[in-house]
Amino acid sequence: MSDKIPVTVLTGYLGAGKTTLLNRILSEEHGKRYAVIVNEFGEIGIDNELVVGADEEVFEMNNGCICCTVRGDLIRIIEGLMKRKGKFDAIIVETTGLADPAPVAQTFFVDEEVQDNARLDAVVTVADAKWLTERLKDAPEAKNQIAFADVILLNKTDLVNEAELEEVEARIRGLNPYARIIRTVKSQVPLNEVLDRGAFDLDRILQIEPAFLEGEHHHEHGEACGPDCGHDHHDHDHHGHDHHDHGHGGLKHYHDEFIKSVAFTIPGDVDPNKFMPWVQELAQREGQNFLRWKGILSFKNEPRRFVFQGVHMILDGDLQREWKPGETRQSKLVFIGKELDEEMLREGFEACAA
Ligand SMILES: Nc1nc2c(ncn2[C@@H]2O[C@H](COP(=O)(O)OP(=O)(O)OP(=O)(O)O)[C@@H](O)[C@H]2O)c(=O)[nH]1
Repeated sequence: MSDKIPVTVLTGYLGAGKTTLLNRILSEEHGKRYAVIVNEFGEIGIDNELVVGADEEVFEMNNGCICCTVRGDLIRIIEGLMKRKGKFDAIIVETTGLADPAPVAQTFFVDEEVQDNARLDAVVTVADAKWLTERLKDAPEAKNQIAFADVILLNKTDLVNEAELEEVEARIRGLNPYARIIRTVKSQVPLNEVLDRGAFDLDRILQIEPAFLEGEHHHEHGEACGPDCGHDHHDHDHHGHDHHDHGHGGLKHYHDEFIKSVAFTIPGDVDPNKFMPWVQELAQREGQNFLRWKGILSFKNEPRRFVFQGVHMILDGDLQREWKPGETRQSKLVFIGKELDEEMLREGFEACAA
């Protein structure tokens, strides 16, 4: 057991603060080496570029739905990592905000080679104190992420008052009385609270989901699967999901057919004097529909990359590292949400070109 590599599964709904936590883990002085596996929703990869200082150790699982690629990509990446044993001390898997953590956790119990070499240390869920209550009503993934957690960071406590915090905490407790809840701002937590916990409790999970160890993973949905998943793909331009449940023991796995992602790239610079007013106006007008929007932008005459972040109408952004020599300066923007008007967004973004 002791020489098995601990794996932390980091989950939480779109924009909750997973990458913020991951960056905290990777930048803190702890003398440990982590291998990071990220799973993205959307065709233009941005998430792995937002992870700091971990260039060679970030492995990307593309194409959305982790529950379909779980048998392929995740196992392949972990097996590859096992061949480099000794080079790192632990593995962190950051799932997309729309992933259900069950099949990810399952991988560590049903694949023999993975099971021999790695152990699931804990499922850590980051929850957005401001939006979680809403998402528990309309996003079943959010519910499963809470139900499966061993540790829950109740993040963004700066955006709500004490009464709201108690309300959201009570809702979390209603779904999961066992997890440790830690209130945080900017995912700031002592790392020993989230890493090397030995917290994953198989017995508890078997109570929620009796079929957990059976390895079968039947489900239906229309899109966002890995290349080898064999599902019907009817809408290749977007990553939307059908709203069906996956037969999977006690907990059901849903995907929301209305959520899709669109992404745009401008091959060059953007003018911040056009971009900033545009996103502010867009946030006011359409923010309700944008679960998550983010981008990496090349501003004219600016040597550093501007990283833009949005969760509904809350916007954030800062200049981060410099563009590297030889790196293509371009501007990318991704929207994940409902009722996205792709043409309007494309035209609006393209009008921001410098
Ligand atoms: N006000 C406030 N903002 C926060 C806090 N934590 C994170 N944020 C901001 O919320 C936005 C989303 O944070 P991320 O860490 O990228 O969230 P994520 O869960 O990785 O998002 P996805 O990968 O898109 O699902 C960023 O703009 C963060 O700066 C917090 O405690 N308070």
